[in-house]
Amino acid sequence: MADDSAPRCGSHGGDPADEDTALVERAADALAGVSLPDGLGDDPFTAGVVTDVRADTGTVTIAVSLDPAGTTGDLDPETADTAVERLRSAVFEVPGVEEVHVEEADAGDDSGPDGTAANDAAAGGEPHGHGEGDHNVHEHPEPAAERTLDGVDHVVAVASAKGGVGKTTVSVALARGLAAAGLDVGLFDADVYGPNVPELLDVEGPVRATEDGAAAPVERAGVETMSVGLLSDGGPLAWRGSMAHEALSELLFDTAWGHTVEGDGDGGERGGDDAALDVLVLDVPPGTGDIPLTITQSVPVDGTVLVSTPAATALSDTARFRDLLDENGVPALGVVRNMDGFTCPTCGDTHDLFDADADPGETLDTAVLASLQFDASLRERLAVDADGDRTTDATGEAELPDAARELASAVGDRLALDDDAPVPEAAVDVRGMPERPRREHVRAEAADTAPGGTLSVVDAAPPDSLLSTVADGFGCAIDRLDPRVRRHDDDRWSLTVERPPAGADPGPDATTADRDGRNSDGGDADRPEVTGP
Ligand SMILES: Nc1ncnc2c1ncn2[C@@H]1O[C@H](COP(=O)(O)OP(=O)(O)OP(=O)(O)O)[C@@H](O)[C@H]1O
Repeated sequence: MADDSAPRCGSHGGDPADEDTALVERAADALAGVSLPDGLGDDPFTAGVVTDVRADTGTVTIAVSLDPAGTTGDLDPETADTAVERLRSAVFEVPGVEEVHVEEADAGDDSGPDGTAANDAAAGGEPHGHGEGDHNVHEHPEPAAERTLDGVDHVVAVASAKGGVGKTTVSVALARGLAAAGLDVGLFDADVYGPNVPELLDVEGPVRATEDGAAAPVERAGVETMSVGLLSDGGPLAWRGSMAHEALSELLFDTAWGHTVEGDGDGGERGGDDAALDVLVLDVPPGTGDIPLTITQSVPVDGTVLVSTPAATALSDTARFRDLLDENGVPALGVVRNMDGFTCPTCGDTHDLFDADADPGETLDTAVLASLQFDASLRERLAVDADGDRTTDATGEAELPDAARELASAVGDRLALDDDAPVPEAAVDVRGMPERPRREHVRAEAADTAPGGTLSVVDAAPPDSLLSTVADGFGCAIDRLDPRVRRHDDDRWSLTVERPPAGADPGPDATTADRDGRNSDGGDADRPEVTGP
């Protein structure tokens, strides 16, 4: 527990209401129990990491100093993010807390109970609101939410709550899969902690300039690439907070997408299309901290592809991250299940590497876009070798893993890249219907669909959760279905499913779909079909 003499709780802006005071006390108790990463001390209060806690009608603000001993320069950014995330998560768990803000303790503020932190929303009586870049505020400027990326049609962020789960692998797989489908694709490696894209795509610094002085991306395997790794000259990157954000923004917005410079300095320019890129994939730094959130907010992101292993802890972290993105107006397109089993080359059996019962789609309440097994050759198959583009030439095309194409297809469908795709004929339109009648209608339509026939449903939002209702109406297990989800425009999404033929095995637990649209068999619920965009 915290030392009672420590500067643990402060009120701000006059006498707080009784419930605010009680909330501050509960939040402080939760914070006192947080175990900080090594090097930051044992107790957040006695270590001086938490300098102030305030509450305002359900919103708790924590003032944090990651330089309590004047040694921040030595603190690596991932540790800083981990510390902030632990503090924030602890407060989130406190009953009555609806929102948590983390702000940097003012350097000049030694923060006693009366400490006043910079950036204090309450000072103006104007608490930070959702979607304004405030959720995890520590040391970064206001996100430039209105900036657009010239010549870029769609932006997809690939993000993960934890490092090392395969985010870069998935970013490259997605970019390459989209390029293989004939789209103009860019890949921006914003992973300040581990910018590995250059290595995978055989891109080297320094960043070259176009005639206009903008940063020129390098094209590899049909993917235009730019990476913070190209700025580091091979040295470690230790950016954090505003420095990282500003440098990343500058590089991202100053990149001349569509104007590539080859390795030998010759320039090239994509012609023809109005837009230089159909899709820009952003490889976002891992974690739920400041940098990932700021990036996804300051760029007009169409949606996020979350990457998670099927481990239960990774899933719960990812679910929290998903909620955070949601609260900040960044929609999740779905999740990629990485390291999802391992097929033994000797016996041919597939083994689970993590808890067998955990299902990312179900835990995260979002669609599973693709699954990648653990495959030691995956990196090599996604990589581009020094001689150029070995996987898109005539013989190498097949080397690109199917999962890369599948992922690209699922993402393409959800971005409505094929804007000519018609809404399926005779689709059941459930837009605007209340939840219960909507499900009952879909269940009845499914029950009326002849075996071997096709049911299509149109909804105003991603209709993944209706799949269990369809399965219920068909009288089969979800994993017997091969659905396709497609976005047609902002408020029209379709779900198309074929009813298994008569006599087909209905599958295990065919009747376990519940009324919330989840199935309880732990199988491939809500998993969309993955075909070419
Ligand atoms: N499905 C897979 N099968 C085998 N190895 C994989 C798979 N996915 C990722 N890896 C390997 O795991 C390591 C980490 O992957 P990757 O760099 O993509 O993760 P990351 O989440 O981007 O990591 P970081 O947090 O460092 O940015 C790499 O060596 C990669 O080749």
